[in-house]
Amino acid sequence: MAKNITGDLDAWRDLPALQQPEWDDPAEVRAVAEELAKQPPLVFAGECDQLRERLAEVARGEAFVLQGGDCAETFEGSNADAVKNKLKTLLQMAVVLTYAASVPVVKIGRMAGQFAKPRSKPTEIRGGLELPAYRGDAVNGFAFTPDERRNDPWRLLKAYHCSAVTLNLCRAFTKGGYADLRQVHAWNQDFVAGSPAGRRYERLAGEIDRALTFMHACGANPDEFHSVEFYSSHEALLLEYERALTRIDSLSGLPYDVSSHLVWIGERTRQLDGAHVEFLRHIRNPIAVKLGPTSTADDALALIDRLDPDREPGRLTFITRMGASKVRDALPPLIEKVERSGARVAWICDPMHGNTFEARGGHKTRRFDDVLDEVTGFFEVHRGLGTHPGGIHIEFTGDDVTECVGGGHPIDEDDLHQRYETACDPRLNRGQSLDLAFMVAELYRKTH
Ligand SMILES: O=C[C@H](O)[C@H](O)COP(=O)(O)O
Ligand SMILES: C=C(OP(=O)(O)O)C(=O)O
Repeated sequence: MAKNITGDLDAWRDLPALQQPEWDDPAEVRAVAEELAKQPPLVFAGECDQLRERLAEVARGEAFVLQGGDCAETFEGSNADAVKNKLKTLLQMAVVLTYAASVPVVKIGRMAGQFAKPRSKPTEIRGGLELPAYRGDAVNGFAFTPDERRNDPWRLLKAYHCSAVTLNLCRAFTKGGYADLRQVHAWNQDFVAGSPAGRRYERLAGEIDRALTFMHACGANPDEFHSVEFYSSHEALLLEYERALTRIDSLSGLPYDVSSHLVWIGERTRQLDGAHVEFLRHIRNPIAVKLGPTSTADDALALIDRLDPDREPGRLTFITRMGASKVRDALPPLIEKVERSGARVAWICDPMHGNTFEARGGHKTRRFDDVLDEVTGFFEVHRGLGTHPGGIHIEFTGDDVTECVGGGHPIDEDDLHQRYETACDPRLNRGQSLDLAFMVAELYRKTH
């Protein structure tokens, strides 16, 4: 096993690396990397191995992934309330999926490391002033001033510390009793009255309560519901950062990127001969690659050869983001050819990134109906081919923002300005996320 994990962890340095920030002073970047290399790991090899096993269950059709969080985490957002709200929403969605679809759910936050963004354009122009694009808090600031938009490598260190804070909160919430299944009502308390999704959730929570009481009466140990497994993930975009946080595990002697349990390669950086694929092929973490509508089946097969030469279930996940109008045509040839090759990847649907458009008022947004349509198409394609729809990857927040239009408590294009708080792409708010979870659970039930 793991014959891919050999070779030079620095070979990527000789290859084209897209979407890397231009830093003013290479010596300063080296100093930051040295500092990062001295920091303790954020995650442990054994945890990454455990996630790989869970993803192998997904690849075998035995479990479902729920992966989500902010488009771009911010340093300011690394606080207890914001993290708790996100986690609470993720837990509620997971409960809906587990109970209503009767499937084990692998919970992966797009959290504790998602501080860097690839951008379509290197600069942004406002009122005649041109400044570097915002590339995530790990690189520069969001405010549109020359000072804030300057790329500052010391932000990488701050990204590490904010990841540590966030992950610490996630570990405390998921292991310390807050995620106890007997708290299903408590997660919903501030939400139940004002929202249709909250009321629907409350009914389901009542059923879970009765089921738990029944199981308790039958002699089941209630402590089994005390904590949940939670994993972190982010796009491995900034290679200096990921390299500095890659360590050799003392037990296996293999390199693990200890910045997150799972890291993924984005749609813009998945070139076969590029630096990102080269770097990630040498780490032992479970990894994922985003595949957009221009991906061919041969691209997918070549990525499998490069990143998962052992064909090890759980090693490689494809996150497809085709767009609602394309998914039904673009996805089948990929899945067919990959399945025919004998590879066992997990397939996850990202219904966000192929469905972005600019609203009347200039806000970047997504329609809830398009998001749902892409997920529906993803399930239809898998049902048609007899393969497993392995999960969803979404951008959401636990707050009641107005960034995506539609949903059960509808938001109109003219409402977007009310609470448009994202640092990059529009996220589903809490009600829209729960609505989606109920609908995905229904789709799952129909497929199985
Ligand atoms: O997820 C993020 C965005 O899709 C990506 O960063 C590109 O955004 P942009 O087109 O606004 O640059
Ligand atoms: C940029 C992203 O997506 P993609 O690589 O699919 O465009 C993202 O998930 O943040």
